[in-house]
Amino acid sequence: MTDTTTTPSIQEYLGKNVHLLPQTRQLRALHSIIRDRTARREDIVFYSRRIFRMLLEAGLNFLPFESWEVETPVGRKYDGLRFASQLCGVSVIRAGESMEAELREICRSIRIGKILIQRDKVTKLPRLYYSSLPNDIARRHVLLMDPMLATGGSALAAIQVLLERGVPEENIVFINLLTVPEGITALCKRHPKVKLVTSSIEERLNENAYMLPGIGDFGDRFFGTDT
Ligand SMILES: O=P(O)(O)OC[C@H]1O[C@H](OP(=O)(O)OP(=O)(O)O)[C@H](O)[C@@H]1O
Ligand SMILES: O=c1cc[nH]c(=O)[nH]1
Ligand SMILES: [Mg+2]
Repeated sequence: MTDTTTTPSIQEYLGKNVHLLPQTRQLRALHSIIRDRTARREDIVFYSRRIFRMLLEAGLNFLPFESWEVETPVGRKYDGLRFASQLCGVSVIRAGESMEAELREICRSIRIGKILIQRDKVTKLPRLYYSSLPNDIARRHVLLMDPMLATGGSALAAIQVLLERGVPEENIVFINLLTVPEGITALCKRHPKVKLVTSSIEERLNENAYMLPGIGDFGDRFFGTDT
């Protein structure tokens, strides 16, 4: 977790474009498990999924609500709210798919679109290979899912696909596990109406465009393709 007071460019986005989960001791303990290079894959999966649930619940808070009054069992009115928009999830294949199970746990019968983008291992540039999205996605709010936001290249490419399908920028909530100032700046400068929900802002990228202290290659570690 970077000292955000020393990166003024990030400061301006915090609490507006960027929603950082409360940095609780429990969250730090979960991060300690999944970042540990000796962690077993079953632990990486189990504890990452606990953080995904926290991120998704926080992300739902950025969707529209409308007043909805109900009557309680003791005959009193409760001045409540209910979701006021159609929703879909969109995972950035491969690592984004790691969030789909929790999304289905929280939002029953949700539609999930897919965008396959691969970050070139050498140039680190994103390559768009494929997308499969609900036909009416332009009418939906989108929970875009990718656990890693590093240079921002993949996220910008994925958002471009959504914009070209008519999704308003302000309807996109990006659900993310780990990011860095570089990724936040790239995202928020180009798409200031997109909301980013993340669990940690790392210090910076290394020369190989991996985050520091980071988590390594999340997709490989979560899906077990690192050996
Ligand atoms: O912000 P960026 O610099 O684009 O890096 C972030 C992207 O890099 C990884 O994808 P990658 O294609 O490397 O592998 P994956 O199959 O594990 O998703 C990760 O899953 C993000 O999608
Ligand atoms: O640190 C990083 C950066 C990009 N992708 C990852 O999986 N990890
Ligand atoms: Mg990826």
